[in-house]
Amino acid sequence: MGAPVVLTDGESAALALAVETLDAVRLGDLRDGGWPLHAAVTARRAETLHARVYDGDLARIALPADAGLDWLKATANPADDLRYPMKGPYASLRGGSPALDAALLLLCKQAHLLPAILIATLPADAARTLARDAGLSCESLDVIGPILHRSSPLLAVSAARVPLDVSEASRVHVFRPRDGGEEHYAIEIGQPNRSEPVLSRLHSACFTGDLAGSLKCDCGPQLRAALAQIGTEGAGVLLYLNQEGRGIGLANKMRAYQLQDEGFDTVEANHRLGFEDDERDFKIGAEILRSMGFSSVRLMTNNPAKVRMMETCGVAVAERVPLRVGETRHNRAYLDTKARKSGHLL
Ligand SMILES: Nc1nc2c(ncn2[C@@H]2O[C@H](COP(=O)(O)OP(=O)(O)OP(=O)(O)O)[C@@H](O)[C@H]2O)c(=O)[nH]1
Ligand SMILES: [Zn+2]
Repeated sequence: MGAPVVLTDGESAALALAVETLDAVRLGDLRDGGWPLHAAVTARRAETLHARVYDGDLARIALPADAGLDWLKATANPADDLRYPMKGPYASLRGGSPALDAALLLLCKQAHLLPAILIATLPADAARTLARDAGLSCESLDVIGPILHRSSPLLAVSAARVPLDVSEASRVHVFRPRDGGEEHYAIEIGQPNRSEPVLSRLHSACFTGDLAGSLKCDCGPQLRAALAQIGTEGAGVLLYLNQEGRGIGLANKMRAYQLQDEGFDTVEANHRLGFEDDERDFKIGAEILRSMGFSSVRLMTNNPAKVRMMETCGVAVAERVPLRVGETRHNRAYLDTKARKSGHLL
C-alpha cells in the first residue's frame, strides 16, 4: 500500500517506506522530520549498484543530501540500469545493527515489492508517539522478527470433490497460512495409500505458463503432464503452491522478463532486481503433505533442491520421477541456465 511502517528494537526505531511505493509527498514529509535517513537494499542489488556490503546479505546506503525521488527509484529498480549506468557512487554505512533493515527487507519481499527501503532512524519513544498520532502500524522486532523468518503454520480450510479430465476421482483442498499470506492448493487424485510413497508434484504458480500458454518456460506442460501421469496411475497428489515467479510475484517476474529481453539470464535478472535466484519456501509443500498424512513421496521434479528440502522437512523421497516436457525454442536457453546454474537435472 505504500504506508510507512514503524519497527522498533527497544531503543531505536526505523520509520520505513518501500521505495517502490514512495511518492514525493511522503519523501518530503520524511525529510521534514529531520531524522537521519538511509536506504537499505539486498546484497544482490548492492552488487549491481557497486555498493559495498558490510552487513551480510544487505547494504545500508547513505542518502546524499540532494538525493530525490528519482535517485531512490533508480536505486531500487533496475529498469533503467542500462540507460543510466553511472548511478552512484554509493557510500555504504557500517557499524550498528542491521537487524531492523533485514526485517524490513523481508517485509518488502513478502509484499512482492522490490526489496529496497527508505528508513528514518529515531528514538523508540518518539517513534511510538509518532505511530500513535499518525495511526501507523508500530511493530517490535522481538515479536515480528521470528514470524518473518519462519514460514507460517497452515490451516486446512476446505476440500471438495472436483472431477477432472485426468481423473473423475479428484478432490481439491485449500490451505491458508495463519499469517494471512497466499493460500495454497492440493489436488488429490484417487485414494493414495498413506503408508506408501505417494506420486506427487510440487508445482509453483506460473500465470504466464500455466494459464496463458507461455513458451518462455515449461510450467504449463509440466502441470498438465504431472496431472495426466497421476491420473493414469490412479492415485497421487499435485500441490499448487502460490509462489509465482519463484516467490517474487508476477510484477517482479515481468520485471525479470524485461531484463531477460535486455540479455540477462533468469538468475542474473533476479539478482539485478535484488532477489535470490529462488525465493520460494519449499517447506510449505512438505508441511501440506505431512498434514495430509503422507510421509514418503515419489517426487516428480528435475530440481534437486526440492528433493533435498523434502528430506530435510521430514518427507522421504523414495524416488525422483523426472518431468521433462515442454521444451520450445523460446525456453531452451532458460532450461539450459537452470541446468547450469540451479542444478536442474536434464
Ligand atoms: N523469477 C522468475 N521466475 C520464473 C521464471 N520462469 C519461470 N519462473 C517461475 O518459476 C517457477 C517454476 O520453477 P522452475 O524453476 O521452472 O521449476 P522448479 O519448480 O524449480 O523445478 P521442477 O520441479 O523441475 O519443475 C514458477 O513459479 C514460475 O512462475 C523467470 O525467468 N524468472
Ligand atoms: Zn512458468
